[in-house]
Amino acid sequence: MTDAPAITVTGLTKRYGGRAVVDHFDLQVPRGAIYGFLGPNGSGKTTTIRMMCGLLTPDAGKGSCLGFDILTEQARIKERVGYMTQKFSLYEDLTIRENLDFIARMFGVRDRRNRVRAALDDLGLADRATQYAGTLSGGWKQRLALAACMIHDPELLLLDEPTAGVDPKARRDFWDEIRKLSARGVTVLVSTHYMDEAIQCDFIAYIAYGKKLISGVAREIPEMIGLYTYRVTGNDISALEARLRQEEAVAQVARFGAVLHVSGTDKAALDALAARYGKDGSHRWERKEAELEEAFIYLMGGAADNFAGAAS
Ligand SMILES: Nc1ncnc2c1ncn2[C@@H]1O[C@H](COP(=O)(O)OP(=O)(O)OP(=O)(O)O)[C@@H](O)[C@H]1O
Repeated sequence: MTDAPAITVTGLTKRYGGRAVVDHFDLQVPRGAIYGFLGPNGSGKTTTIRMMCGLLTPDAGKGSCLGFDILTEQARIKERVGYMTQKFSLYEDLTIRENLDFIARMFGVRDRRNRVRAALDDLGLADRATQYAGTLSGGWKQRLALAACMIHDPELLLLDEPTAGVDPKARRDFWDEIRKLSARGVTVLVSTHYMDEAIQCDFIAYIAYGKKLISGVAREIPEMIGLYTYRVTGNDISALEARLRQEEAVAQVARFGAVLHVSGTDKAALDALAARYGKDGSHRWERKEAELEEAFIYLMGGAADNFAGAAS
């Protein structure tokens, strides 16, 4: 990542039918960063991302993307953006190579033949170049979609829930590719509901009801929320889980197999609870650092009001 931000926006606002679906949104995205946009359905993630990249004109606000004004230089930005939507939108009755060649033509890519060959090699698609896109598995289709949106060598990549419906191995492989692109300086904006996508991001912005509630370095988000966590193991964990959910000091209980991660925002109250529950020795209570996983579940659980003051 370099010092000059890839994107800086302030006060971005969009209204539909008199309702602000994005309300005074500010953000800076470092170049080469993977920036995740999280939030409930309809919270305004896609609308925000599209405005940040000059794909949609805001009703208010301003900003720059890749050095261009998002209000007056949208065409210049668009040339430099690759957009991977959730829906596979390539031609199923063309081969992988034909699809890439077609997209390269559309973008007027110079030295098209070599560029297509490089794209096939980069994403491990060369062996399947003559296979029809319609016969590919979900993971390979997604790889092809990524190759297609990178064919014109964009500086900015937009991903809309990129690994929805793809198996875990393919998801990991996909994220390896995204990391490589980021290391090469490509900035990546990802809109997602999925924890395993969120934890791949360097930075996170959480949006609800059109407002940004929190944003920052992903690993610092738990601390920004002020989340404290205990790891609990022992007998009859299901019964304990049910009891803990009734406790006021407990904001969240997340179960990972036979282990509970018990989190709260009031450290003293949670410590007291842990001491009380740990006294009879039937469960082991250990303090653990709250991780993005807990924070993500907490955020998605709609516990927004408790940390609204921490928004940056
Ligand atoms: N062109 C449009 N006309 C009218 N309303 C729209 C339009 N685009 C989006 N909206 C509304 O704006 C709100 C925000 O939508 P947006 O797609 O940005 O949310 P999102 O967080 O990306 O949702 P999801 O996670 O479901 O994709 C929603 O209520 C949506 O219905």
